[in-house]
Amino acid sequence: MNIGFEQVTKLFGHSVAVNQINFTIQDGEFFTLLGPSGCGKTTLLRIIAGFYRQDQGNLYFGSRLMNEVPTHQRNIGMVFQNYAIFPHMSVFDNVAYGLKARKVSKPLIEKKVMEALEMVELQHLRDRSPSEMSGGQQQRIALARAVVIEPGLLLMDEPLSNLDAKLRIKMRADIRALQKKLKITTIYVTHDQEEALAVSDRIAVMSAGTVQQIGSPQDIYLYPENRTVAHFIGTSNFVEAVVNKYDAMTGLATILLGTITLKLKLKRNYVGKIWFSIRPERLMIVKERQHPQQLPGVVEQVTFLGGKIQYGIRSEGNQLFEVDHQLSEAGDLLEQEQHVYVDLQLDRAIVFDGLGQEVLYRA
Ligand SMILES: Nc1ncnc2c1ncn2[C@@H]1O[C@H](COP(=O)(O)OP(=O)(O)OP(=O)(O)O)[C@@H](O)[C@H]1O
Repeated sequence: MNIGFEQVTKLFGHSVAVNQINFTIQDGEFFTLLGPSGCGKTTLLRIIAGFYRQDQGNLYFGSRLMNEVPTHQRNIGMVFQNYAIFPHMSVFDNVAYGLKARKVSKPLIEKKVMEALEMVELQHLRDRSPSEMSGGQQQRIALARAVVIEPGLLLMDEPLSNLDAKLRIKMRADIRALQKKLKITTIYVTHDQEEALAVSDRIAVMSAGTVQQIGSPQDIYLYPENRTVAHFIGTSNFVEAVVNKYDAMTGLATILLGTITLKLKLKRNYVGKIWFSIRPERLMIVKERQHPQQLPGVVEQVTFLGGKIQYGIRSEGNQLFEVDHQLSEAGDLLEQEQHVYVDLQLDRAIVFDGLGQEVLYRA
């Protein structure tokens, strides 16, 4: 079932929580709303669930207009951050709850609940009390309870945020596998970009109540459409520079970056401030200067992160560059205070306009 938003706006008093949202989630898709705290993710999810009514615009499930349809008629399974399972009921009864409410026959309840518990690998704990179980297990109960009613849509709001890091990674893989198996349209809310990249078919990156970009994880990571997205997804170094001349014949811009001058072909005629966005794994550090476009700097931070080493390099122009080296390519470890050169590899960067709203160059 497709889920469609048409100019959806929700206000709380005078503040706009979500602003003129327009997009469609495809049938069977794992779709994630990603963005910083307060950007409107939960508000959008609550509008889909029917907990909030939007002030303007329309919500569709398939071709059906849902604006006036109450929550209990929307056929939605939900999993939230705080489990929301009933501590006084057994695991089985927790999962059976929605089926009992729908007056499903006893033998069918037994069959469906056991199938759902098998999916989350809890069948052997059916008679346990959830209060004796771990956070991960409790979240599995919540998941089984959400899917057992065979909902047309599954909504999840930060379902893993109460779990420890290792369990989060395992659970997110399990959730993804279950969703693929059931082919159920799923809308997932998180502020954790790595989690979003790992589980989603598509991601909507939100900021201040608006959708900044919608795309596959690869699209969002490799081709951010504006500075806000580039800033929020992964880590990027943003380096300020100025285009002081644009040659309309060749499309080549003359760019001043600190003490460096370089030429790049921009997408359009542009003069003024720009931003280079460069991923830490794209930067190189060299000990000897090989060409004039390598910025002198000093190693300010060295952080060992297992598979990679993260360096903070303070450049001559007093900018801090984050540079990642995989351990295999690291060669000699650099030391704090060491003098080095940062090779900006600018031809592999993205250039945004001064407002960060338009891509002027992309390799
Ligand atoms: N019930 C409410 N009353 C008033 N303002 C609200 C209410 N719920 C949300 N807001 C405001 O609307 C905006 C969007 O909030 P929302 O909870 O949707 O954001 P979010 O992206 O889900 O954030 P978080 O990750 O912190 O939950 C915020 O500015 C928030 O303060």
